[in-house]
Order: sequence, then structure tokens, then C-alpha cells
Amino acid sequence: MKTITFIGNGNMALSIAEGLKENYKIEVVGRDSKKLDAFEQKLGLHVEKSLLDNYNIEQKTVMLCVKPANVEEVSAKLQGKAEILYSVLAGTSIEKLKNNFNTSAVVRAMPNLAASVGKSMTTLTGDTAYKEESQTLFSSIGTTRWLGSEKEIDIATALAGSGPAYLALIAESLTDGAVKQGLKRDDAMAIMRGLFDGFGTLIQDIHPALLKDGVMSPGGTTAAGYAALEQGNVRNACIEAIEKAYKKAVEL
Ligand SMILES: NC(=O)C1=CN([C@@H]2O[C@H](COP(=O)(O)OP(=O)(O)OC[C@H]3O[C@@H](n4cnc5c(N)ncnc54)[C@H](OP(=O)(O)O)[C@@H]3O)[C@@H](O)[C@H]2O)C=CC1
Ligand SMILES: O=C(O)[C@@H]1CCC=N1
Repeated sequence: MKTITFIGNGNMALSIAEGLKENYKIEVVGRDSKKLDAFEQKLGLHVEKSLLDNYNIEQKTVMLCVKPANVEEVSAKLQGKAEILYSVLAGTSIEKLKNNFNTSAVVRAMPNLAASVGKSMTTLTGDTAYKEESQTLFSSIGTTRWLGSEKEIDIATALAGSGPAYLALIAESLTDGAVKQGLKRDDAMAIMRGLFDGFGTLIQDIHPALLKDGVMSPGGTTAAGYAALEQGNVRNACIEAIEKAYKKAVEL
């Protein structure tokens, strides 16, 4: 069984480890032994746990799952040269990772929160020698797509990495709208969840514009509601959200 060494024991590390645990041996490296114990407990199986100070990554397959701001501090505590470093850090370039970590190869991965339910949309880019291995690793937490450049993964970060938060805003505000009109909160929540479930399947095979055309009856309810969304500039706000998030990824 191949070993994957997680550096960082937070939410993303746990979600990815959940997906990998059946087919890979898991090691986890962190700064707090109590949090390492909690990681092992949540994962529900024995993992090799180590503290960061002087940890040796020689020839290891490393899954870096700390925050972008931690790169310098964390890399300074490691020894040895990794075989491959997979990084899930938003907006952290391969150049910066190579300048800080001693590793033969780097692949950047951008999963999303749905990793925790095995349905992440994960984008990947980096050393093409590891294209296949990275797709195999990350397909254990959902769907993968290899991209040709770091610019593209920064844009994909804005779309799919941050996307769950944007859709949550839509979900919450539509629910609030229904409550405002008199629907009970728990009914509104259940209906919103059913809506997203069905929509998630529909959108796999239908272009969004055609889906809208299929719902909108002449002079009907959808046309009335849709016009309010256009008046509220929701389309432009979405385009701007991607631009702002992409620019932030470049800045990180
Ligand atoms: N959350 C999301 O939806 C997504 C997140 N990402 C990326 O995943 C990465 C991790 O995010 P997430 O798991 O959500 O965050 P968490 O806050 O859950 O985990 C962060 C991890 O970094 C460790 N850490 C923080 N500061 C330091 C430090 N100074 N030295 C050593 N370790 C440190 C934490 O250690 P400790 O437990 O001891 O505090 C923890 O293990 C980020 O880089 C983010 O860009 C990518 C895609 C989606
Ligand atoms: O907000 C962030 O920076 C991270 C990256 C994508 C999702 N969460």
C-alpha cells in the first residue's frame, strides 16, 4: 500500500484522507499532538502521527494542507527531499512551493468543500509526470479535471473552490424569500434542499440557458421572478465575484 503523508490536520486534510484511507496508508504531520489524535479518531483508523519539527519528508508523497500564509513557517521545519508535493493551497504558485519546499515535483490541486461527502470538483495542474497519479488520488474524493496552467487553476479556484459559498448565499436568500412570503422555515429549508438536489442532476446534461427556457412559461411565475433577478444585477454580481476571487488567488 502506498503511503500519503499529510502535512496539516484540518478540514481539507481530513476530507481527502477519508477518501484515500481504503487504498492508501495515511501519515499525518502537524504542530499539535492533541489535534493529531483528534484527526486519527475522526478518520477511524490507525495513522502514523508526527510533529512538524524536523520531520523528514525524504522520498515521500506529501499532501500539503495548511494555509497559504503558513508556507514559510512550515517548510522551515522540514528535512529531506520529497518525491512529490501535492498542494491544496489556494493561490500558492508552484514557484513559491518549489522555493520553499525541497521536492522533486509539485502538483497543485484545488478541491472544494464537497470533498467531505466524496463529491469534490477538484482541478489539478503541475508536473505532467504526475498527471495520472494525481487524478487517481483525487478521484477518491469526487471528480477531477487537469488544467494546462496555473492561471487556469486560480480561475477554477474562484469557480469551484469558492463556489459552495456562493451557492449557499443563493440557497439562503431564496429560502428567506419564501419565509418572507409566509412559508414555514423548516418547510422552506426542505424545499430548497430538494431544489438543489434535483438541479444538481439536471445541470449535468443541460446547458443553463436551455434549462431556464424549459422552466419559463410565457407570462408565468418564472418570468416574473427571473426579471427581478436581472433587475437586481445577479448575473453581473456573479461575473464580478469570479473576477474578485481570481484576483485574490493571484494576490495570495
Ligand atoms: N476549506 C475549503 O473549502 C478549501 C480549502 N482549500 C485550501 O485548503 C487549505 C487548508 O484549509 P482547511 O483545511 O479548510 O483549513 P483548516 O483551518 O481546517 O486547517 C488548516 C491546517 O493548517 C495548520 N496550520 C495553521 N497554521 C499553522 C502554522 N503556523 N504552522 C503549522 N500548521 C499550521 C492547522 O494546524 P492546527 O490544527 O494545529 O491549527 C491545520 O492543520 C488552505 O490552504 C485552503 O486554501 C482548498 C480548497 C477548498
Ligand atoms: O477561501 C479560500 O481561500 C479557500 C480556497 C477555496 C475555498 N476556500
